[in-house]
Amino acid sequence: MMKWMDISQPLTNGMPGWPGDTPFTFELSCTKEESGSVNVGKLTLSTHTGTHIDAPYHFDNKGQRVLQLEPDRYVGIARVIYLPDANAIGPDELKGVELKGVSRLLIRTDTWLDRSRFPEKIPPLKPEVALYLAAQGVKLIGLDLPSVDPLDSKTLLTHHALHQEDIHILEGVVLDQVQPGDYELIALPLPLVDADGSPVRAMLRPL
Ligand SMILES: Nc1ccccc1C(=O)C[C@H](N)C(=O)O
Ligand SMILES: [Zn+2]
Ligand SMILES: [Zn+2]
Repeated sequence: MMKWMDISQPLTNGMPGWPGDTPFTFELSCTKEESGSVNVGKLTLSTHTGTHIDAPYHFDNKGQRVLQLEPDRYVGIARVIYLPDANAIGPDELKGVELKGVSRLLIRTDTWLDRSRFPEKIPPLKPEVALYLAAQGVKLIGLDLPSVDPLDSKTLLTHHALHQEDIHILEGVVLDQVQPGDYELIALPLPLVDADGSPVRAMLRPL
């Protein structure tokens, strides 16, 4: 049996987050010495910390919240493809890639390799890619980047275009060690009732 590979960013104090958003912290609110029995941790974090999914509510007030998302979308067969040289990823950049029947697609760009810092520039997905991916049957798109849109985007055109085509978003996966190919994916959100996004533990196992 092949081993599961962790493609999640480790969650640790000082890790980079979206500029201006709540930084990740873990500390003990109560130590074993204080309680006489146990250490108890306390987390502060943004819903977009590290490897995470966006619920449609993130960019659409009428959109689904995290607990309303179907778990099946985040578990199952996924294809990893490698696109290292694109300035932006659209249908043209995907022309040479076989995507027929792919419902979960992970794109390794290798453009965010120093994960101790938030990137200054990323290759965004072009909004036109949404229709193209939907035509191939894609239901989940994942990237090794903190956003599918340009980092300074206010309109989030690609987030909206993907939502329009019923394609959900997984951001910040770590694919540097992952060869292109087909895998089993697990990237389940936490059961957050009202949230707009959730960190996930994303894992891949070669088929
Ligand atoms: N955390 C934020 C705080 C403020 C403004 C944007 C973000 C984002 O996370 C946007 C990004 N496009 C995202 O979907 O993850
Ligand atoms: Zn996000
Ligand atoms: Zn996003």
